Amino acid sequence: MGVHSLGYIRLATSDIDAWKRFGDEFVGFMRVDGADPASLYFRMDDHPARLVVAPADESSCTAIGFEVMNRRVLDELVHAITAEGIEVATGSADECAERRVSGFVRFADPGGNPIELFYGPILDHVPVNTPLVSEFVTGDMGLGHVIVTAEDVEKSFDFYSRILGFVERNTAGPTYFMGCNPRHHSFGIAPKPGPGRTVHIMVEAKTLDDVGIALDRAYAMELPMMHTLGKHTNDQMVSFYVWSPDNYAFEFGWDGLRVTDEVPTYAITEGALWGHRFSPPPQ
Ligand SMILES: Cc1ccc(O)c(O)c1CC[C@@H]1C(=O)CC[C@]2(C)C(=O)CC[C@@H]12
Ligand SMILES: [Fe+2]
Repeated sequence: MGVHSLGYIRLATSDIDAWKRFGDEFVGFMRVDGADPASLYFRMDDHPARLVVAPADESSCTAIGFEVMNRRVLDELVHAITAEGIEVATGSADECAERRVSGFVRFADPGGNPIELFYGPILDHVPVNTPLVSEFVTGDMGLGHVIVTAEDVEKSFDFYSRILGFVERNTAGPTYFMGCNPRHHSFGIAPKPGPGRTVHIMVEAKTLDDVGIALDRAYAMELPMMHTLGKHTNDQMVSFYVWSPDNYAFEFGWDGLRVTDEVPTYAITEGALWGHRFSPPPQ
């Protein structure tokens, strides 16, 4: 048994004020207090903060956290990852407390991306309150999706599919889109030279109006657009992407495909059915 869902993302940033504004006023997360008073903790649902942003000298993604079913599955995966020659470290009690999880481990994937596997999120029963967004679509499908880079995509894909249990949903040239639950893709790997890094993070809202109103907020805040409103060919999601403060793209979408019975993989030759016109990052 493999990964259940994308659980959380942890970022370090040299511009914590910009992330505060981005999370509060654009995305519409619910900001809550956490163990570190200097960090930003953003809730989307009853899980502990699904996005945590910590101040740092240099910006980076410090963890992509995948949830697994329970302690036993975590132990099995640690065994399998270690057998691949990858070093796995166990999170300390303090680190578990800060993440509000029952247990986690960390390692670098074959492309060099920082991955954590956790089980037992400690739920927050204070109802989530996101006045800017009717609801984020999470639950069994996790926080959304994340796309990372790897120098050797085939090697990373082999690791994610054979060891972590991801299912290949489709390819776009050399890029793999993979699922671990009904969400069409929770994870993707694109080839890029250099150490693995995060390319974009996607959150899904419940209604098309949520996307349209978020687009209005992006324009009002003069956020740099990466892809205009469009619809994907693979998961049929209607979305747009803005450049976040640290130039990860942030995709805000609606109505992504659910895969309830596995279907054969396929190759796409365009990313979008319509829209998604690209602009490079500012500077
Ligand atoms: C093509 C596509 C389908 C579904 C998605 O959710 C989705 O984000 C994409 C685009 C993925 C991705 C990107 O945004 C930046 C440029 C990328 C990394 C590529 O070079 C291939 C895939 C592209
Ligand atoms: Fe995406």
